[in-house]
Amino acid sequence: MTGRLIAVVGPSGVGKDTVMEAMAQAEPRVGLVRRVITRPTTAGGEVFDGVTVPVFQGMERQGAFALSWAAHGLHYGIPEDVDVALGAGRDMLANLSRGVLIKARARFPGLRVIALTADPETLAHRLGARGRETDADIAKRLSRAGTGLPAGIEATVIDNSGALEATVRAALAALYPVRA
Ligand SMILES: Nc1ncnc2c1ncn2[C@@H]1O[C@H](COP(=O)(O)OP(=O)(O)O)[C@@H](O)[C@H]1O
Ligand SMILES: O=P(O)(O)OC[C@H]1O[C@H](OP(=O)(O)OP(=O)(O)O)[C@H](O)[C@@H]1O
Repeated sequence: MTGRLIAVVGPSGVGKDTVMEAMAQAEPRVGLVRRVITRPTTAGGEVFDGVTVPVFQGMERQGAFALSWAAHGLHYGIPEDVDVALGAGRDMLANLSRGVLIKARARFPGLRVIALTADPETLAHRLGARGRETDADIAKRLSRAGTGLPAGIEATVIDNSGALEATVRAALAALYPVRA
């Protein structure tokens, strides 16, 4: 059976990468999509391929991406070879922009969406503690936090203000319901 692309979305600092990583550790049916980002690889956080803007644009022209978008002054791409893992039956988790979900649904018809939320104080605290962005960048990221999901996109909404384990359990239960 073909695997599903599972988009994990939500405001910066909500815990997307942390939750995705923990889900993949807990559930062997789940793989992680490695994104291409125009960010130095020394920035830390998720495992991604860091490239320059000209390299990214060249890849885009050559059709290297199933999806690509820009946010936070960076370019992001989902490599088109995600189809190989999906074809092998793997469910693949990808950290996507909320703004790219309509395109994602067209490209990946079985798309599932997990939308993470957290209260504003928690977001601010987590972004500060992560230490990857400057204060100015954090302020900009927080200003996007209220962005909703595009109309017509169905999602499993999970509050990640509490324990990581609870979020992971809820997300996996939504993806892999246990049949009675
Ligand atoms: N449920 C949680 N409880 C406590 N800290 C969390 C939780 N989820 C994520 N974090 C922390 O919040 C910060 C931001 O998480 P991250 O995964 O980088 O978010 P995002 O990818 O959505 O920007 C990280 O320092 C991470 O360890
Ligand atoms: O349009 P939005 O839904 O607001 O999302 C904007 C961007 O934020 C996230 O990126 P990234 O993982 O680099 O940032 P984060 O780790 O701070 O969330 C997400 O993957 C998008 O690329």
